[in-house]
Amino acid sequence: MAKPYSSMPIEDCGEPLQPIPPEFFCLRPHPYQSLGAPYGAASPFYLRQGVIKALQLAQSQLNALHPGWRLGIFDGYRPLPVQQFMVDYTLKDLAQARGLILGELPPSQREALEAEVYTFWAIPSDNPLTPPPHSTGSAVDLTLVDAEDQPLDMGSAIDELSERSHPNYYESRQGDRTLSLPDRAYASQVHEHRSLLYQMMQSAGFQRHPQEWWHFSLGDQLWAWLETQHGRRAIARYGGIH
Ligand SMILES: C[C@@H](N)C(=O)N[C@H](C)C(=O)O
Ligand SMILES: [Zn+2]
Repeated sequence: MAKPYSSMPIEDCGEPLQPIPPEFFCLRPHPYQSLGAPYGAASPFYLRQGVIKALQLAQSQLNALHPGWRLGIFDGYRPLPVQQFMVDYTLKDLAQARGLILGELPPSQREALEAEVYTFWAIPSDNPLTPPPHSTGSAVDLTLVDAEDQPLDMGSAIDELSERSHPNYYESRQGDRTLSLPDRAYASQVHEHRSLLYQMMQSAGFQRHPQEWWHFSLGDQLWAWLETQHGRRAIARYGGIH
């Protein structure tokens, strides 16, 4: 179940984690903290220094196009025990939603559910060569908020385990003549919002997770792997932080 990016080399640059400054809109209450995830003294609203700098660039570009709009930060640094907690929680939640009891499933059915969870969540690996992206402090889950601090409609909730979360899900629906006109107009609007977020983040150096419209990273293994997919040489500069 290893991810393709986990073989990328890491040379940690040693940058510290820093609090995300108040110029960004942090979505509170934090959902994983509300579930009782084991943060200890850590905060989900911390990121590596260089990542915060890049977010500042993305937000200033957003502001030039849409005065008052901001990046809405959903999640940043995620300690390894929180990654494990959320994977376990999501697995249980998925089983429950399907009317299944996890402890009573045959191994093959449990493995199929786990595979679904790992499409969206990284493996909570304690191997320093394969840290989960958020445990490096260089991955961020985020959306856009308007001048009234209202999140824009992105067509699926952050962390929704469905095909709607795929970054390009609404792209093909815009021109799908089997859909009603209002459904096509909605698809266009949502795709525009996702594209705007992507453009702002990409121009500041981030890469987006191939399956999730909200997950971006800069300098972790997934980022380095995606850079190489675009023909650029890169090694990860952020490893796991405990
Ligand atoms: C599911 C989402 N919150 C997320 O962060 N997914 C990535 C891949 C992760 O777990 O690192
Ligand atoms: Zn994420």
